[in-house]
Amino acid sequence: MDKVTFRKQQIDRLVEFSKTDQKVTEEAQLTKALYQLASFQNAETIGIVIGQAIEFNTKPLIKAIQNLGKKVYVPRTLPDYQMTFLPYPEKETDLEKSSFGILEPKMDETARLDPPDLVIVPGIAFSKDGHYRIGFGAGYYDRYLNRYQPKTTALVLSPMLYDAPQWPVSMLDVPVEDLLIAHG
Ligand SMILES: Nc1nc2c(c(=O)[nH]1)N(C=O)[C@@H](CNc1ccc(C(=O)N[C@@H](CCC(=O)O)C(=O)O)cc1)CN2
Ligand SMILES: Nc1ncnc2c1ncn2[C@@H]1O[C@H](COP(=O)(O)OP(=O)(O)OP(=O)(O)O)[C@@H](O)[C@H]1O
Repeated sequence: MDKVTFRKQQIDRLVEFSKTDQKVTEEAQLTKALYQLASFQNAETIGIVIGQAIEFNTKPLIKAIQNLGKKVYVPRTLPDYQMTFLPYPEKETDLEKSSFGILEPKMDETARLDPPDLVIVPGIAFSKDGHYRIGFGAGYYDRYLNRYQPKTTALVLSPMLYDAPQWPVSMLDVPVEDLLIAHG
C-alpha cells in the first residue's frame, strides 16, 4: 500500500483507539516499560513530543520525567523540514501552536539542545521487523536522526504495531533502537 493511503487508514484507526480506555491503560504500561530502559535511566535530557489526541498522551509523562530530575526537551520545527529541541517551558503559556496545530516552545537559539541524550520518537505505525516507523509525513525525524544520531526509543500503542512494515520503507528511514510495545 502507498504511504498516503496507509497513513490515512492508520490515522482513522488511531482516532478510534483514542476513544477507548485501553489507550490510557497502555500509556501507563508503556510508561513503566520506559522507566526500565537503560537508555532512559542513563539520560539526563529527554526529547519528547507534546502528543496530539491520537498520539501517546505525553503530558503526564513529561511531568513524571521532570520529577525524576531529568530535563525535558520538545521539538520545534524550522524552515526546510529542519527541527530543533528546546526546553519544555515552565509556563504553558510559553508554548505556541504551529501551523500544523502542534504545540511548540518559542524559539530561543541559546536554549537549543541537539541532540538530547534520548529521543522518544513519535509515529503512527512501527514494525517489529527492522524497527521502522512512519509519521505524519514531513520527514522531520528522519532528517533529524540522520544528522544527530541520538539514542532512540518509541512508545508503541497496540494499534500502531505491525510485524513487518505495511508501508514502503526508504533508505532515509532511521530504525528506532528500542521499541516499547504495549500488550493490548
Ligand atoms: N506531537 C507531535 N509533535 C511533532 C511531531 C509529531 O509527529 N507529533 N513531528 C514529527 O515529525 C514534528 C512535526 N511534524 C509535522 C508533520 C507534518 C506537517 C505538515 O505540515 N504536513 C503537511 C504535509 C507535509 C508536507 O509539507 O510535505 C500536511 O499534512 O498537510 C507538519 C509537522 C515535530 N512535532
Ligand atoms: N534524511 C533525509 N534527507 C532528505 N529528505 C528526507 C530525509 N528523510 C526523509 N526525507 C523526505 O521527507 C519526506 C517525508 O518523509 P517520510 O514519508 O519518511 O515522513 P515520516 O517519517 O512519515 O514523517 P515524520 O518523520 O515527519 O514523522 C519524503 O519525501 C522523504 O524523502
